[in-house]
Amino acid sequence: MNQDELKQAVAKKAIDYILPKLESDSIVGVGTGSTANYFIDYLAEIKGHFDGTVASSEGSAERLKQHGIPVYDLNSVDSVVVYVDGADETNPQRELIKGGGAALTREKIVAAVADEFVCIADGSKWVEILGGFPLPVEVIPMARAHVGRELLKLGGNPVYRQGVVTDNGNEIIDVHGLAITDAKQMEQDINQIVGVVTNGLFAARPADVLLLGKESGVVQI
Ligand SMILES: O=C(CO)[C@H](O)[C@H](O)COP(=O)(O)O
Repeated sequence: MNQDELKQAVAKKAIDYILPKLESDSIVGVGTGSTANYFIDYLAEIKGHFDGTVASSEGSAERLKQHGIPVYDLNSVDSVVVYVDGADETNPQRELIKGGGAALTREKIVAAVADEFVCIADGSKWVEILGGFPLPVEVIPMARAHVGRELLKLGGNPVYRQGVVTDNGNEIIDVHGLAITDAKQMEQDINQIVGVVTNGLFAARPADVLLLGKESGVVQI
């Protein structure tokens, strides 16, 4: 199986995983990226089994609406039964790096609200130590240079993601060269920098379940 087929396999497995948890009034949280897009397409096939969704990006909201799946404002829902999203890296503790698609802040918000966070990832995302994938940090535009200097002090090499504006109107700095042995501490340290909206480490709130796509099949971790 190639990487794309592994993404499809984990997306399909996520449907099998969430289906027994859904009720007619359930709200499903939906992530962003190519793996999440496959999940959206499969979600369309079980449309009658839940009420609607909240989306972690304008792009995902658009795709959901194209399938005729209702998309609600997060402020208008009382609860989110499950959030399903991809990742750029995951370690064995299900701590993640996310934000390759620049949607990290909304992803973190929906994950925080959800009763359960199911991460779907192909095997290439599995690492022992996070940081091989540059860590995305969403910043308020006027603070970009300041945040960059502070990230240098933390040992990273910050690179401005040119031409990208997040759904929140902010910018992204990708931090290269971090070997993240204490993800919770690093997540906290970066979020303390004035001008940072949030960073792509999901360690304070890791995934509850990881569906990892391997050649031998999808494993649940
Ligand atoms: O965090 C994300 C978007 O901000 C995505 O989940 C992450 O980039 C993985 O993307 P893909 O499923 O395309 O490999």
